[in-house]
Amino acid sequence: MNKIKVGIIGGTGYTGVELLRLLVTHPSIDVALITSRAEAGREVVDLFPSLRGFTDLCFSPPDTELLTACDLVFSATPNGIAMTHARALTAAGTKLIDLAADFRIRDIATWEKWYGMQHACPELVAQAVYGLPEMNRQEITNAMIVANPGCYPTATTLGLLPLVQAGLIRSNNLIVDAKSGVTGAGRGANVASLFSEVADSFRAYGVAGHRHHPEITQNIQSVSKSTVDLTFVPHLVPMLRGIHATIYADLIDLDKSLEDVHHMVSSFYADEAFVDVMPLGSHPDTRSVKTSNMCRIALHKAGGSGKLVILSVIDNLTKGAAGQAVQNMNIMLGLDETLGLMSPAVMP
Ligand SMILES: NC(=O)C1=CN([C@@H]2O[C@H](COP(=O)(O)OP(=O)(O)OC[C@H]3O[C@@H](n4cnc5c(N)ncnc54)[C@H](OP(=O)(O)O)[C@@H]3O)[C@@H](O)[C@H]2O)C=CC1
Ligand SMILES: CC(=O)N[C@@H](CCC(=O)OP(=O)(O)O)C(=O)O
Repeated sequence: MNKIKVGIIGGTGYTGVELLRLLVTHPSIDVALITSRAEAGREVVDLFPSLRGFTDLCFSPPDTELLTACDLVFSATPNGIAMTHARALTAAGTKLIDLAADFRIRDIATWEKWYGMQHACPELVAQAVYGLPEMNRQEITNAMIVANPGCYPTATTLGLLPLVQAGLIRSNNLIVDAKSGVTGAGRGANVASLFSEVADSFRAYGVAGHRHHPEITQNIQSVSKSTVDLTFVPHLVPMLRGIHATIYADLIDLDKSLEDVHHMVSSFYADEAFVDVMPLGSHPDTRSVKTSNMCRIALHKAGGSGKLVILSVIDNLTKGAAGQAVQNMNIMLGLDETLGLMSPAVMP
């Protein structure tokens, strides 16, 4: 069988190497190209010995000619890079999955305000599909450009989606208290990510405004009948991988039992391979999803009140980035959606 040729722009970053880890054992994929400007010419296994025996690729520069020779390209680069390749790729018939945010926000002015730059191809934003399969599976099937969701928006949206869509909770007073491991900040050198800055302590950041706020709001608004008002506070915690979102929401019907809510959410996700609604009383650990593409969700009522508390955990590099990108790739290529993604979390 002819394998599908894929390329990765940004192969030295954490999401780039996570993509490669997942793709080197994927039965239908040949990773034909992996780019780095800083490491061009160097063997991938020289930088990442964990992949010895799985690849003989060297890093290449991100040349348009090399990229357009692929069937599909992942862009695992900082914001503002995928949009500079998008026209050439789509014109050549090459599909694009952007792990950054260039195609996530429908409103160009909102995107430009939060990302602090002018959009290079606003006309392609309208064609791009937001790549949360549990929300947009059908549209992803035919997409040329998929905007892979942010890590916090993935955990939060999966926690809220069935409840908002079914009209069980109020959309105008949602509170998302979320924690991320340090790999969420990328592999680039940065004082705030140093071991001695992060270990044995944790703190909130971006309280006044974080660029994932408009993304989460856009997602929830798309399934809500009323106006969404959401408070989102991210925190950096001293672990490598993982996102834990604790979401507080007001039940519309105060008499609705937790058992009924749990039954509804479990039924909504019953056919989803990568969402696990845990039994009542559960408190999911981030380690229960480490290196896996799973999102684990638990539902609680706080102290018997009308406040529903939703706990949602993912691995930021897998379901929060590279794993979800592979899931989207499988859907776009008409493959089994779970191919290459079915290994369980690493314990401990
Ligand atoms: N880390 C995470 O948990 C998540 C990350 N994301 C998003 O995914 C993207 C990648 O993240 P991450 O892997 O953490 O990032 P890193 O900072 O770890 O890596 C960035 C990669 O992009 C390459 N790169 C940088 N500038 C350019 C450029 N102008 N042209 C081509 N390549 C470039 C770098 O290589 P070189 O400079 O050598 O070319 C490097 O390989 C980001 O947009 C991030 O926001 C999304 C969800 C979760
Ligand atoms: C811990 C940490 O710093 N996390 C990053 C978010 C993760 C990310 O890479 O952002 P995108 O999902 O938008 O691509 C941050 O808060 O900026």
